[in-house]
Amino acid sequence: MSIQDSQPLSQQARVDSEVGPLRSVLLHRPGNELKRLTPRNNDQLLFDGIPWVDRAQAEHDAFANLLRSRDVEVLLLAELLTEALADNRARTAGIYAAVEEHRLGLELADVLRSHLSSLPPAALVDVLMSGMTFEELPASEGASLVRRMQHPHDFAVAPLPNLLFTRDSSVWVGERVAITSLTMPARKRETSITDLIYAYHPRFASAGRAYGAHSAPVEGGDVLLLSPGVLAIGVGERTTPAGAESFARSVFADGLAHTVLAVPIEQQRASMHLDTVCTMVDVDAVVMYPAIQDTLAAYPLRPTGAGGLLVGGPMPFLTAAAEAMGIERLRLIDTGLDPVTAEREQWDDGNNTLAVAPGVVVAYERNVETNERLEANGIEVLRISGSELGSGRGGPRCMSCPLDRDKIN
Ligand SMILES: NC(=[NH2+])NCCC[C@H](N)C(=O)O
Repeated sequence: MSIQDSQPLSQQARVDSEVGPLRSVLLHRPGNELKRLTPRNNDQLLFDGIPWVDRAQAEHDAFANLLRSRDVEVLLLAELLTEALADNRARTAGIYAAVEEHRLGLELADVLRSHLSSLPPAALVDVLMSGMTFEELPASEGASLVRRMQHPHDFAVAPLPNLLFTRDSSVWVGERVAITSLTMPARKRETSITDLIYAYHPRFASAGRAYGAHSAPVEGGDVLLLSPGVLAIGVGERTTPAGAESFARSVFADGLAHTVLAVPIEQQRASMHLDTVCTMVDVDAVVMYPAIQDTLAAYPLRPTGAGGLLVGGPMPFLTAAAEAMGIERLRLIDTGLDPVTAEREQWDDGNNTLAVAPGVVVAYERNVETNERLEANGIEVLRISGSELGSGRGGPRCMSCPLDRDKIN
């Protein structure tokens, strides 16, 4: 898709629920950045295995095509980034974020900056996403101890394999987009990319910002738009209490929400984000990891009107959510799985579904039992394969950032 074809989205972009019919979504087709993963760096780069890249791309293409077949417009991160880099200010910002002087030393930082400045947009995009090793750096005359001593295969610019999980680095609330603040060192630079897309791609020229320049950690996988005006924010390994609080203050100040539920989740990899244990599958229904059903709690936050914050709870999550949403009950689709199957399917993102409409969700096919229980409860499940995609520990919800959803009645 070219810039000319694209509609000025920001006029109608709006995401105020998890389940309203999905109209437009941001995905990232995994590329060369996955080829950087080795058994020595995969832990640090937050992958649990070494994906077979061609197969991961095929799986991702099938995911994107499934969404297109449901009338969802799919925008791809690399294409948006390439187009955004037509603006020189975007190039400067992207290069500035990628070249870390403390990693490279003065001489190499200078060499790399001028090399990157000379690249055409597509080549620059490749470096920004898949990084560069010391041996790939351009030759130079100047003296550099770093070049002499650093291992040639070390990264001069670190790759960003987790760009695949577009959910985490930005999130739309109503008509505004929030650039999040990522916790893990391996992911921090991702937001420099989403930031420059939303700042410089013509499509988003008039998109308003939420969360501004706050830096307390908040990741999109923790943010659930339960219904218009009601957000749940997981607080655990990624989003901190301070992050949830400042996000809440920001959406209250902008009039984007009246209640934010801060939801404690265990600080461990298996439940790194709220969306790894709970996602919405219908306007009034969630699927949830059985092991936490009885204990998931919430601290309801509300604005005082005078710019202050009221902190309530803790109380049971389902009760707090129903109350804030103004419904009698938030249905929990009980997958009723035995603890071992439940744990296996949770690990494989069985609870990480992406709703394309109320009661219609995309899910990994491998989570056979969770999917069957969803169907038994009247949810339509659109299955995708994710044997390779899943090695990064993320499912359909993590791999998608909705840009536009229809309102729900
Ligand atoms: N919203 C999500 N659950 N995202 C999953 C992100 C997975 C990624 N490998 C990470 O560890 O950060």
